Amino acid sequence: MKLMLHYTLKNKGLLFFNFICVFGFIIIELGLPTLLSQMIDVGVANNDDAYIKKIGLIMLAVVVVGVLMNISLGYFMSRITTNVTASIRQDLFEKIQGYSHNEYEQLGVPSLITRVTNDAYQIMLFMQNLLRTGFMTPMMFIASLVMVIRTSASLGAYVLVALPFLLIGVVAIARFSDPLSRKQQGNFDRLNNILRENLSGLRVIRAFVNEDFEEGRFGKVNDAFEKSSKNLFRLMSSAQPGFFFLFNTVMAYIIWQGSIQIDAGTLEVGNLIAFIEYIFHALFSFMMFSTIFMMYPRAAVSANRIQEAMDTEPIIENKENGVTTTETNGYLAFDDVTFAYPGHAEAPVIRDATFSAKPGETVAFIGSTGSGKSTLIQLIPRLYDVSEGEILVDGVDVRDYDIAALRQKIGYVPQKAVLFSGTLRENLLYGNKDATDEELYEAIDIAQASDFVSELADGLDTQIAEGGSNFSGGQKQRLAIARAVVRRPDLYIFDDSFSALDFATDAKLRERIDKETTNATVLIVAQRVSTIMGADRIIVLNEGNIVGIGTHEELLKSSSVYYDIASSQLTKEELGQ
Ligand SMILES: Nc1ncnc2c1ncn2[C@@H]1O[C@H](COP(=O)(O)OP(=O)(O)OP(=O)(O)O)[C@@H](O)[C@H]1O
Repeated sequence: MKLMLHYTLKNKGLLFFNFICVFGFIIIELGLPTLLSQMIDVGVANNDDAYIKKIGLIMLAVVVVGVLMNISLGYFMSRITTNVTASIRQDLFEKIQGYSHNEYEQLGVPSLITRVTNDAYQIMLFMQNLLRTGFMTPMMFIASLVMVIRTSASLGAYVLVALPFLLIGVVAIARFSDPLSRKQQGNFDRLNNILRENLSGLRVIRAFVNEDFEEGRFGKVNDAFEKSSKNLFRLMSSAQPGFFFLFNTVMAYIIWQGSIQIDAGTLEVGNLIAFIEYIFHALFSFMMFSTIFMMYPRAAVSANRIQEAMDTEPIIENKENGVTTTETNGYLAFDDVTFAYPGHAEAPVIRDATFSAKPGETVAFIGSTGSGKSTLIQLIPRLYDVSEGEILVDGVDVRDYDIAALRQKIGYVPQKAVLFSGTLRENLLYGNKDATDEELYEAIDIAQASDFVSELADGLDTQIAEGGSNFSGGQKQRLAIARAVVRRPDLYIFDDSFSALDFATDAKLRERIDKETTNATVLIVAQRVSTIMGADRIIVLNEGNIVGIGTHEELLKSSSVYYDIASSQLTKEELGQ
């Protein structure tokens, strides 16, 4: 509720007009029966045609104003609800942008998607109901009740008898629907998770003919979602007939009692008609107000989930007034760095890593899978923070930098090349938004991507499909490398970025990068010894420990781990034996 209130109060002007429309609408709705009763008890009873005509015209004007009020109410209400949900979505999106990897893993990507989309939508539905029904019904109820008592206190007493039953029903439904709503949203998250995994892994699923298994997996979660939704809807829909039964019973009883009073001459016909209208408004308002309570638990669950995501603080914090400029560019030093993933403090993935690199140098990392290579280089742009020790970039601890300034120094090409939907130009400009087309083409050339880019009919304006699916794995890798080159960073980080390239392209690419990066530091993670043989320094990792540092030739002699890797990939001549 705090969340909804916070965002709703940002629309104070619209709220005021919303309130005015509600108020006007109530006066009109309750004014009409009063006019009708006047028409019958004065005009019809005295056969006064002129009076009947006059009241009729007034009623017509009141109806027109009522329609206008209703239309305006719809307008203000939808403006507020769309403003509120758009702001929630935008703020949540911005918050998520600031998350470090840890928070994405903690909350889960599918759950975050559901929070930004479906949870925000649930809030919109609730707000629509709240701003119309929630504002209108309490006022309408009280005003109708006053009119009821004023018109006939004895008949009004029957309404008061029915109210506690209605109240008990509303409270019971609110209580039962809360856990059901929670369950439904949780199942919706799981459904999203499976769907996302399935769609992104469609090729693998087909290649392994695993469609049936996937359908079963999806079916199970879908059934659970269906069951929880069914229970919730069943509860909601069973409430309505119950309310209507009570409603109609009270009405029938009042008409019966009213008829007796008319017969006895203690009540006029017009008054009974107006009375029935007031009762209708009072009970109907109460019933409609109960929908707020029914919808609230669902919206509250969604609001809590959004609030939780808003309150989640990234473990990587940007230092206030962090360093933005340095005297040198491209110097890197790891000083006794130990790192364990959050929540796994007992099992460090990197232990006591110490090494350095300077501009003009290429430093490579090799080791078996899972030895910690990707983890180690992710510590440099602060995707994670070290557990112990420090990482210095140009003599400054990475934690003392303004994060944007630190990352601006780095051209990071991740293991899995990521392209975004949009044009090729837009993708490359991620590296440097001010780069000219000439600079983009030069980066493409360095990344050995000219051959296929030159064949694209639309050149830099070529549309890239979602996830870059209209490019091959090797083409995507080269475009991701071109994007890093566009930045002309001080520090290049290639995380196994050449793995999808053939040997010849790999060699040409490294040769060009060597030439173009004489003033920059290049870090290369690779599985292929041939990719890193020429590096100035190779760092060998084994289960998170640095077990060898040296050139290819030195390591062949000094590191058995390196020798084993090299001898499994190179011929005897290449090994110099
Ligand atoms: N987000 C994470 N949370 C917990 N543990 C992780 C996480 N990411 C990686 N690990 C663990 O850290 C260790 C090192 O993984 P890392 O990806 O750094 O290895 P790598 O040497 O780059 O492997 P590869 O060559 O296969 O890419 C592995 O044991 C892995 O299971």
